[in-house]
Order: sequence, then structure tokens, then C-alpha cells
Amino acid sequence: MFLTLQNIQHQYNNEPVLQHVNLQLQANTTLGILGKSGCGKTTLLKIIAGIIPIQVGEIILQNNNINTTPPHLRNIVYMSQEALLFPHLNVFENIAFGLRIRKENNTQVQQKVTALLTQLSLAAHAQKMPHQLSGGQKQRVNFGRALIINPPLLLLDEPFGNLDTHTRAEMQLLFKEITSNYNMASIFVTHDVKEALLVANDIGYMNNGHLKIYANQQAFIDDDITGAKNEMAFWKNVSC
Ligand SMILES: Nc1ncnc2c1ncn2[C@@H]1O[C@H](COP(=O)(O)OP(=O)(O)OP(=O)(O)O)[C@@H](O)[C@H]1O
Repeated sequence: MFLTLQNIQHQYNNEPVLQHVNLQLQANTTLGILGKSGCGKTTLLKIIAGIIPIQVGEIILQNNNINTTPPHLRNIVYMSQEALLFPHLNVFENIAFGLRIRKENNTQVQQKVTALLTQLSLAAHAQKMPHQLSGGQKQRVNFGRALIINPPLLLLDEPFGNLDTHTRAEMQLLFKEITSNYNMASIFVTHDVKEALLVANDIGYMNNGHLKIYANQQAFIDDDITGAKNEMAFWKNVSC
């Protein structure tokens, strides 16, 4: 198994947030996690990334227990909703950053970044500074920064939340294409049922600190707690 979580529990100030969370993620798979605001999705991603120290449970990545591995040695990239770009670096160098700190040679950096800029439709903006970009372009640069180091595991926390519907749809397709081309596994937190159904292979729903993983998309839709059935009925009515 690529990633296994065993009995993760977490509390803030004696307030339990995660309770006995178990999960198995296969290689090259995207797991979409939905759940009401405040149910603990971000906390779970940050524990996996090592940004929040684990209190109880085990995180096993590619057969290694990484409970105490520092975040920068986990080979995991956590990408939040806000595009955190370096304001003093242009688009090219923002994306190149992860390669520069790994001391990759300049020819390789040029090749990799140029290829990714094209995939992200950012080639024409390579020399712009972050303040000269639109929100959608910033998000794509943020995505490029995460992808350039080819992380085996990508954790995305509402990554397309700030985008208009059209750009969001483009990013969803791009995400699918790139994670499949680069053989990445990912956990994708979203509030959008349609987005989860579109981008994820597996779907989970978090409720009261418990994570339920569904056998398939239909099982997720059929479970009333997820609200997916109502939402799908709504869209069906709208399109009639
Ligand atoms: N540093 C903290 N100290 C205390 N409580 C916290 C802290 N961080 C989060 N919480 C609480 O833990 C709970 C879970 O928060 P978390 O951000 O993980 O939820 P979420 O499911 O990602 O929410 P959303 O969908 O709104 O982003 C919330 O009730 C939140 O108020």
C-alpha cells in the first residue's frame, strides 16, 4: 500500500477533532475528501504533511513509518487554497524554486520549468511578477511550484476554491492529466461534490472526526449524510 493511516486521533485543547481515522491509499490514486466545515479535513492533511505533529496513530508511507520525519524530508507537498508565491520572484523562478534549492543544474531547471509552464498555459507569463497575475494564474503558478519536484504524494486543500467556474473546470482537468502523467498519488479536499466525483478515484466523507471511505462513487452518492444525492437531483432539475 502506498499510504496507510492507522488510528489517527487528534485534539486541540482537549477538544477531539479526529477520532480513529484509518485510510489506505494506493499508488497513482486520487482520494477526494468532503465534509462539513470544521470537521477536521485540514487538520488531517497537515498531520500527514508533518505541519501539525501527530498525537496518536501511525502514518506509513511506502512501508516507512514517517510519524517523526520532518516535513521537508517526507516527499509530500501540501498545497493550500491561498497561492503562497514569493513576491520578489517572477513566475519562472517561483516554479523553479524547488529545483534551485535541490541544486539541480541550470539546463535541467530550464527544461523542466519550460515544459511545465506550457502545460499550465503560463508560458506567456513566465517573466511576470506575482502582483501582475490574475487569481487563476496565481493558482496555476502555485500548482506548478507543487508539481515541479514531482512529489510522490500531493495534498490539496481546496486548491481551486477561489476560481471562477470556467477556470476551475480547466484546473480540474489539468490536475487529472498531470497527476496521471507524473504518476502521483493525491488527497484532494473539496466542498464541491461535482469536483470530487470528477477528479477522484476514491471518495471519503468526514463527519464528527470520523472518515468513511466509500467502496465506489455510487455508494457515496447513496449515503444521505453526504448530501450528494440532493445536489445531483438539484442539478438535474436545473438542466430540465
Ligand atoms: N490551532 C487550532 N487550535 C484550536 N482549534 C483548532 C485549531 N485548528 C483548527 N481547530 C479547530 O479544529 C476543528 C477542525 O478544523 P479544520 O481546519 O481541520 O477543519 P476543516 O474540515 O478543514 O474545515 P474547513 O472545511 O472550514 O476548512 C475546527 O473546529 C477548528 O476550529
